[in-house]
Amino acid sequence: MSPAMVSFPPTREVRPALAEWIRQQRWFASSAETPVLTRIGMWSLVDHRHQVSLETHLILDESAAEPVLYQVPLSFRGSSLLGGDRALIEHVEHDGSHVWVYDAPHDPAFTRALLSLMLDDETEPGDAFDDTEVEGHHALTNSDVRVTDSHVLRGEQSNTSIVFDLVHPNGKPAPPVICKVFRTLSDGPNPDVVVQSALSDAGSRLVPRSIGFVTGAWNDPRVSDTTSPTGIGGRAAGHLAFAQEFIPEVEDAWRVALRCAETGESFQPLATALGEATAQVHSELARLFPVQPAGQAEIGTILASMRSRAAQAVAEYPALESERDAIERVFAAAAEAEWPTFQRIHGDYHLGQVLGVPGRGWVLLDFEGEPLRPLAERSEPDAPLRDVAGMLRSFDYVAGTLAAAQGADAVRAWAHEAREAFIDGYSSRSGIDLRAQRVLLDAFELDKALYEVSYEVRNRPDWVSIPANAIAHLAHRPR
Ligand SMILES: Nc1ncnc2c1ncn2[C@@H]1O[C@H](COP(=O)(O)OP(=O)(O)O)[C@@H](O)[C@H]1O
Ligand SMILES: O=P(O)(O)O[C@H]1O[C@H](CO)[C@@H](O[C@H]2O[C@H](CO)[C@@H](O)[C@H](O)[C@H]2O)[C@H](O)[C@H]1O
Repeated sequence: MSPAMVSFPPTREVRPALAEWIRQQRWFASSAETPVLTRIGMWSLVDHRHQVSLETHLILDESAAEPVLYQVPLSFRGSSLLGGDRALIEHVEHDGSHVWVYDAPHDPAFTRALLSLMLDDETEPGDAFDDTEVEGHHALTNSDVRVTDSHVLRGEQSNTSIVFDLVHPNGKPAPPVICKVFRTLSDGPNPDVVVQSALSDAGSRLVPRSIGFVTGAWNDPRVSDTTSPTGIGGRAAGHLAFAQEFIPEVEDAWRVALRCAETGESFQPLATALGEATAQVHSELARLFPVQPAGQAEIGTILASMRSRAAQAVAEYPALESERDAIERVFAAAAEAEWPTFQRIHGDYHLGQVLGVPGRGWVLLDFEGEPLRPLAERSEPDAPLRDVAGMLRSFDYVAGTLAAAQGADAVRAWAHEAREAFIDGYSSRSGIDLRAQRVLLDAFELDKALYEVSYEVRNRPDWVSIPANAIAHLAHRPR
């Protein structure tokens, strides 16, 4: 280690300043006043200028019933990072030297090393302390580029995304790249990487091109270990980061839809095209991944999950108690319906997950699935109606957001028009008559609205009335 390299000794404890910082982050899921944090793993990157220690800590929070593992990239510097004040987590004197600790996605030493790990297919073996291994992989793209700048994307996100400006070796600008660092880790492949990369590698223009990804393996107390006497503390493996083509200066469909609803511009043709793009992606996914008939066991699993989400939503938002029976009637009707074939889907589909790209059309993002759903469940074949329902809920969110300013009737009419156009577009491209699947679609819409109640209670309590009003409507809709 050169004299300029600083860090702290590897311990299980999480320093108080870091714990407090973690508690304040958007991606930190627990609402507990005091997180219960333990460091269970750590992987390093090499700063080629040998000045910065780059450590990504794997930190388990046990403050909620289900422990959550967070990925926390940190950079340790012996002098302050120019322009890095807002990313500073801690500045202390340690063993006679000063240490500045930063949220590493804001530190160019980290971002460059992270991209190199992927583009150069590097491997970092696990160390003796906690044996976390990490490996970079590049996708089917030309990787001969150099980073000129990077910045963290701002906004309400579950993960942390870094945008890279790049040049070719001859100095000419190369297309920019966005790398998402997953903030929560679970054992198993992340559908965001697997599904989007499969579509991209098959040549689809309906998703951004995949550039590369990072995989890792770590010891995880949440994973069972059949060889250990206690049965806990097995080995976990999964995706840690995902890099893809960055499509700059475009709006997502949420912004486009909001603007149309506010100004009275028609969203109808765009909603039709969105329905068509959705059907196209579903058809490509059915070709690329296994499909399975909806058997009684699979249907039972989905209905059980819907009922458990309803119970969760009522527990978190007791005003829903009076709707319990009506909600159950919708699920009971779905149990009797005919279910279409299961396949891989988007999983958390809404207007914010789609970019409007001039000359290319709608481009779908973020195939990670719902962040509140266990990872293993998100990789199972599922009903494409779940995505259709997600998008229909999103039109209702546009209406709900604007109701106070525009009047409830006007925005309801806007959402109805968008909904019909989306269904028409989807049905015409897929050949599936969605209107004939009304009973099932109602159940998936209701299920999504119940998920949204939990999501809003935890993240945006001021918005909870949007899904709560929808539940009251969907549960009593004549059918
Ligand atoms: N390939 C991309 N090109 C342009 N913008 C992107 C791209 N990927 C993500 N974004 C932007 O980043 C936001 C968050 O990305 P997303 O994949 O939804 O992350 P998260 O999992 O953190 O929610 C998107 O809403 C979009 O605005
Ligand atoms: O984009 P994420 O994967 O983080 O998804 C989560 O956050 C979304 C909000 O940002 C949330 O979406 C809900 O709010 C949207 C408006 O902000 C609306 O368009 C969606 O229809 C609604 O579900 C999503 O549910 C959550 O998983």
